Amino acid sequence: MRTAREFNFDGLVGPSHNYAGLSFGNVASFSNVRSASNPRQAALQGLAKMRALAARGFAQAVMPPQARPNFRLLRRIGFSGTDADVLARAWREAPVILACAYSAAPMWTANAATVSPSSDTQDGRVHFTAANLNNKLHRSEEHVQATRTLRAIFKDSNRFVVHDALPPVPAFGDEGAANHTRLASAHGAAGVEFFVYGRVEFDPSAPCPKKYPARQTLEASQAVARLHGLDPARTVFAAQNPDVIDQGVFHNDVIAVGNGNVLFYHEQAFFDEAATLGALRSALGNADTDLVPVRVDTRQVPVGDAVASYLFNSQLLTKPDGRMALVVPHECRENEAVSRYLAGLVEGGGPIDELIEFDLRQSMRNGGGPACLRLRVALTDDEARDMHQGVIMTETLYAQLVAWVEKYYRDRVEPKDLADPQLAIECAASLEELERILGLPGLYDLS
Ligand SMILES: NCCC[C@H](NC(=O)CCC(=O)O)C(=O)O
Repeated sequence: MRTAREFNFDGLVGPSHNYAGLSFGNVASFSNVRSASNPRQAALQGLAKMRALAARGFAQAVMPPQARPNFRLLRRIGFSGTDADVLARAWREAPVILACAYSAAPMWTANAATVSPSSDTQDGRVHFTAANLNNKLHRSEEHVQATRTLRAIFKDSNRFVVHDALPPVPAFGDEGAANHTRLASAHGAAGVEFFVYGRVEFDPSAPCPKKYPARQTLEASQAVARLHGLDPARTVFAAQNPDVIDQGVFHNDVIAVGNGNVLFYHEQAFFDEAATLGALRSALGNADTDLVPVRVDTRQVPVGDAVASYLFNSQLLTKPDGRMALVVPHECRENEAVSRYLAGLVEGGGPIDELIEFDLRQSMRNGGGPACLRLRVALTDDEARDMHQGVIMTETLYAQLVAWVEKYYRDRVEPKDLADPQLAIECAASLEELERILGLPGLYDLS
């Protein structure tokens, strides 16, 4: 077995972060619609998490934001003239679409792509498939820049391959790593890739939610597994419980998280818990390890509390001593049932013996917790050396990015501010400088 480390690529929150209520099925997004956001604070909260985890010795990198507003989208649907004309008319005639074009949702990099480390793939390269995110207009074009960004960071084609997003149709709804977990004895060992889907396009009898959309299909998960050359003996597909989707669990990472051979999950997470665990156990047998389930039952934490606190949208990180830390948002402490549960968890003698807590309120108010904000990429030392180094979080980069945020970001954005052409100018100027800071000239198509 080769040694590998898990890099967490956190999304740097972009300067247009706002609350537009664009995600039907995501309770937080809907409840905070049209409230004022603070992009500066949002970005600083995310950077503080990256810095703290890097300082603890975890491998940490940053994924740059995307260019906003998305003029390509606005022009394609008939808004024309100068940029200012486009914005003014979109604001008058289609303010919600303007908000889509301004969305800073690429901050949630768990949705940027699905990643398979080289120890799982047939050709021994690290595979990425950008997620098409086609369930929501405001996210449906993220894959264009996500592909470009991943190809800029993971350029060496002997080691890395970045696949284009799947066809952007409902049959292939793909939400990336938010519905994908990898279980293995160690980051560098052959592992089990675990895909959780919300619906099956071509099987009307398969479970599916009634109220809210299921964003991920089985067909999409299978396509990604094929593209990545995964071993079927170490790949598991499981249906999410449609009832929890209807309670606001729009991605599986709102109700389960895995790391190493530990699966931390709510008893209601899966359509068939016993069958899912059975499939994982036998696949893990093919990867020479045992499953360690950490199961939370409804009496301890009702699904509503899990959704409100984002208990499972936590990062589960292996520490140098082999024990695990759970990275949770402040909301977990504020929720009585969850904080009681967590106190027992770390005292309980199980694999998780530490909590690391962050204030991520700006992102949380749009339904994005610690796990949504990061894309996991397990890399061998050679692979880590061959990726672009300018995105690795260091004290120096942290200081540069904080200064950059303070220079360009507003501390308040309300819906009406999206009509201000100056905001678009500020966003573009900030990205020009960011390309220089990260050493990625040409990262954006700013023409
Ligand atoms: N993984 C967390 C994703 C959260 C994201 N929220 C949003 O897009 C809300 C945007 C808004 O409502 O302004 C989503 O639902 O896909």
